Amino acid sequence: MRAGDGGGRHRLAVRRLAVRRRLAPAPGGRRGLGGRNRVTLLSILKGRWRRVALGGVLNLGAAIAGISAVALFNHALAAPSVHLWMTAGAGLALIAALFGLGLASQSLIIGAGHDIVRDLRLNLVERLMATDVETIDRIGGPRILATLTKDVAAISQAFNSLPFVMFGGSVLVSGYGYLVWLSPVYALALALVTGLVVVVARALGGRAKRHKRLARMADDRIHEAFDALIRGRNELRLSRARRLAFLRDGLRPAAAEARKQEATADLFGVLTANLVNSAVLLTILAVLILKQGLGIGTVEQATAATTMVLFIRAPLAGLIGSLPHWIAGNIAVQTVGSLALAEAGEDIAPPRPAADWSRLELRGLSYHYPPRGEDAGFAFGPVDLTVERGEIVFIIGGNGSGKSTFARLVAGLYPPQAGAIRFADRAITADQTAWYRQHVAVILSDFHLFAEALTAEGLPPTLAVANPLLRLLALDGKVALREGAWSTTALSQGQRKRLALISAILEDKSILILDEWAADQDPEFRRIFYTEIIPLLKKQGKTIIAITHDDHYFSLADSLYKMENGGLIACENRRKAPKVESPLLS
Ligand SMILES: Nc1ncnc2c1ncn2[C@@H]1O[C@H](COP(=O)(O)OP(=O)(O)OP(=O)(O)O)[C@@H](O)[C@H]1O
Repeated sequence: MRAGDGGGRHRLAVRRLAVRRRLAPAPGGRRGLGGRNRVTLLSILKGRWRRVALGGVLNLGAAIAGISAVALFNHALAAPSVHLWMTAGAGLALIAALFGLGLASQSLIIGAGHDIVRDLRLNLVERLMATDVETIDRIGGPRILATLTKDVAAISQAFNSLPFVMFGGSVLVSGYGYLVWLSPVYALALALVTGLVVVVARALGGRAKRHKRLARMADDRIHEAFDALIRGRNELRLSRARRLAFLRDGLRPAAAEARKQEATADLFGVLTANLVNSAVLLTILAVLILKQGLGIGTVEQATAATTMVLFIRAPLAGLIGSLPHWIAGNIAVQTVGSLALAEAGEDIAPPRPAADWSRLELRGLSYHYPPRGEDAGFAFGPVDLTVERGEIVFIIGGNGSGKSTFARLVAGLYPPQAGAIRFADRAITADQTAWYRQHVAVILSDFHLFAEALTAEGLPPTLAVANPLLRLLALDGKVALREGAWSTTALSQGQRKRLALISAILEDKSILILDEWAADQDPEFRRIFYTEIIPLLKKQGKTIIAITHDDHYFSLADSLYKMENGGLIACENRRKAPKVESPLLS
């Protein structure tokens, strides 16, 4: 029965929710990304610092070999008395070192990058599986899919560009070293031009980042449209007006926005790349002015500096060309962080103890959906309910009265914002929910049918167990168990629900929650369900909480409750139970 002052407790629940929101960590705070514990591509790299550091050292070796080769050739050209064959031998050795060390370092760094992306993919999936259903529902499928595809691809691309970034950096550093040795004044000229390029590139990079972020937001809208495209395929096929509206109001504006923002961001990237090309020539011009105008340095030094700057150009362009990938990768990392998923590694199932419980109690259970615009959000509860072990409870109620919300709360899928579940004489606190869920099977209206059949132990069931269930649910001849998986899940909605019920029974949990399970069954099978299957499950000791509209069978329930505007009211079950005479029960 609904507890006393529902309005007062409800207000309390809403206040608690508001406080919880204020205290909630900023996106990415405790759970990883953004905020103070900002995770960037570089901080991810730190996790593999040994390999990356070794790659960096080899890279620097390759760069030094390259610069040394250029210096050697410069020197040989300026001093014809040098022994040609010795110079050629040393030059070949340096080229071989450039090639070998470059290859070794790049394969190390590329390997580390791919490992990171593989781990990131698995980690994301593990985190999604560890995250509350409530959070997943709030984020929504399209945003999650966008992260699993777009963000992971962006991070992957950023790490793929890492060898270019590192080689560019190494060549730049060793090039400076050579120029400082050759002529500190020329090195200063290069440093000034590089400094200018860095300042301008940073400013352009900041602008590019802003536009990349806006483009990423448009990507979420595009994925929402993709989701509607697949889910609404029937409606779209049947209505030209809907197709036109879908393109006009949904996909086209989002695609146009993404195109605009991406193009602007890329423009800044191209600007930066061109700036580098011009800066290289600018440095050579500076060397020319220093030599011819101010008489600083010799012709050999000026020529060597020019050759060096030209040698640096290509790796530097590679480095600058990687900047857009690096920016997009960092935005992707931050987007993943903003989802505030739970940390992975908490999915260690506590062993399911012997099911020695006698009572399931709900005490003041309350939940409030977040307000959206004008809608204050639906308030469920506070609800009190006691269910004895083996009891059959029917819940009735109008559309939108809160029945499915009730099912999600009792199943432990949504955390109550006030009140608690008591089960097996203990209050189910947040850290006990995983244990509690091991006792509950639920079939909701948006259930998913996995092809793999699993028993309570997580093993494939034997045919001796599966076949009688297929017969009981009248699926024999339609579905078979083959190598631990159902031969097909391409079934009618009613048949899919029957197979989902078999899967739930195989899990052998003591509480079974069914959300309008019988609604898709034909009248004959509905009769079988209420008069044979439910009594059979009760005989096996299952507790059944069924949401139903089948008033013809209400009398089969041990207790009947009505959900009304988020509250639960006990109903008198006056009807005489139809006699159950099932051969299954004998
Ligand atoms: N994901 C959600 N976000 C916000 N509000 C929601 C969400 N799901 C349901 N609601 C709100 O909660 C109310 C109760 O929904 P619920 O699905 O529990 O009703 P129900 O009794 O199962 O309805 P039906 O018989 O139509 O399935 C609805 O009126 C709806 O406004």
